[in-house]
Amino acid sequence: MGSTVPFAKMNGLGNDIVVIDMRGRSDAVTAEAAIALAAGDKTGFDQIMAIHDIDLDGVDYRIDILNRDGSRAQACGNGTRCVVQALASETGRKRFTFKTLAGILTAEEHESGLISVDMGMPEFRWNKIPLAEEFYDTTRIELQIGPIDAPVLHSPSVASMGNPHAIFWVKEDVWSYDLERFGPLLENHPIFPERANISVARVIDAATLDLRTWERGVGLTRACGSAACAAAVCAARTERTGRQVTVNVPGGPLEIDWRANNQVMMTGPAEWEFSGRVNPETGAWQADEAPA
Ligand SMILES: N[C@@H](CCC[C@H](N)C(=O)O)C(=O)O
Repeated sequence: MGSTVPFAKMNGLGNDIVVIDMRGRSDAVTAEAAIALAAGDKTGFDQIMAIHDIDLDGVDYRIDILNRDGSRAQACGNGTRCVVQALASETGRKRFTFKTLAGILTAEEHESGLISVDMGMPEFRWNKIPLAEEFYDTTRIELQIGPIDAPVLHSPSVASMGNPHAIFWVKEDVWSYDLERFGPLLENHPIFPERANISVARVIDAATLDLRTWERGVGLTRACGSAACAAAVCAARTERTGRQVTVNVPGGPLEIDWRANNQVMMTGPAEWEFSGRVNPETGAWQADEAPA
């Protein structure tokens, strides 16, 4: 298998995560390794979270995030909780600070086992999301899918949580929309020069949203933490809800709190499945014990 490093297969509310320990190395997990691992039946994942050393005051580690298709992502809320749980069980520490492409994040494991991640501040300016055209009101942009006079999905709110999100507000059950069909079209729509994560969201009440997400570089997922944050801030910004909401994703509930200081806190679980060793260049891997 060549040179290998430890990995743990984990999940955050069913968002499949492979945490790879790249500490002590100067190379990176390759896109080829990500694509090979993603194809495995036991290691199929939504994101790889590769933990790297960093020489930056007050920051514990750098996290390199890769999607199933080998592309890099700026943020991954569910994956960050998995990294915290892995590091907390290794070190006994409860609080960590990470650098990602989205910026510096702090995260903490609570006594209950739940983990909170400070996902940073949302960005609503069109050129920062980014969009390809000027939209000064990003609470509702001109974008629709379906017949021109009877669109199935239209007028999404858009936001960045470090990564780009479009939230389509729907009236019916979120399961009644064919996200598998519309997701790829919207993810790759020219309005999103860096592609986008596409969600359908339904307001249940002032403190509850239902959400399904088609993730950029991945496809349909059981949970997307950054999408839950984006949906929560867009809902509060448009007065659909308050600033503290439970976001029900297919894998279960996430608690989102858009604090007065503009930071978005996300709280939820993380679960370990099995561990092993992986070659970060090729994706060849071996489990420590046969995975269930
Ligand atoms: N599952 C993630 C989001 C992962 C990144 C996304 N696919 C992107 O490319 O932006 C989460 O929990 O936030």
